[in-house]
Amino acid sequence: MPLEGKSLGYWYNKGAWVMQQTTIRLEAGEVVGLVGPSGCGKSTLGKVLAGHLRPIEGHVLLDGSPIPTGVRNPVQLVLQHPEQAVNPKWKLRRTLAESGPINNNLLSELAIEDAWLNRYPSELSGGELQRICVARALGSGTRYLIADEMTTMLDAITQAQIWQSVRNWAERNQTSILVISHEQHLVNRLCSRVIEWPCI
Ligand SMILES: Nc1ncnc2c1ncn2[C@@H]1O[C@H](COP(=O)(O)OP(=O)(O)OP(=O)(O)O)[C@@H](O)[C@H]1O
Repeated sequence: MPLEGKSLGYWYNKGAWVMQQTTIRLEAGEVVGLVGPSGCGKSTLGKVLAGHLRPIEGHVLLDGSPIPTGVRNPVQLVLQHPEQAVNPKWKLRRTLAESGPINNNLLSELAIEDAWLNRYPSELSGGELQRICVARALGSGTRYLIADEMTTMLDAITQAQIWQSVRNWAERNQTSILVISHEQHLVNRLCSRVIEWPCI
């Protein structure tokens, strides 16, 4: 079930093209790195692939077909700042339930404590909150995880723990990962293939 971006083009507010004629293909189960200079469109590509932005040109295809709408997107995006990705007024059980029934195996893999789910986002640490966001992204039906600087704001130990859990889960569930990161050593360690993103 490959994920393909075909001849993608995107600009913001009818400004200069951030990307044009961009093609990318990720295979099922692959862990691929995406590295390149700052401000050149890596996050934009991640958002287009995950359906957060609609491409101005081109298509995103999953297994040769447009990404299904009206159901949970099999392509999920996790960004750098978890506090911006959750509703501050919801307890985390509700946030997690956005991706379907709570999967205790997944919570256990990510070392998420049940008590955290009864708290509000402001009552967790950044690392704890990011684990919740990762668990939500890896919920039922996810085939591709776009991890955009997903652990950049965390200390090295937490970063390593989260990536170990995510790799384990992804391997067991045939989930592919696109790792967007400035941290070359992280990308080299995690990924079987690395795409060098050019500036246009
Ligand atoms: N919401 C937005 N509105 C207008 N321009 C934007 C918006 N988001 C990003 N841009 C611009 O699009 C270009 C690409 O940004 P993007 O965040 O995709 O790059 P990036 O390669 O991920 O950068 P970094 O490595 O610094 O995170 C930049 O010039 C940025 O200023």
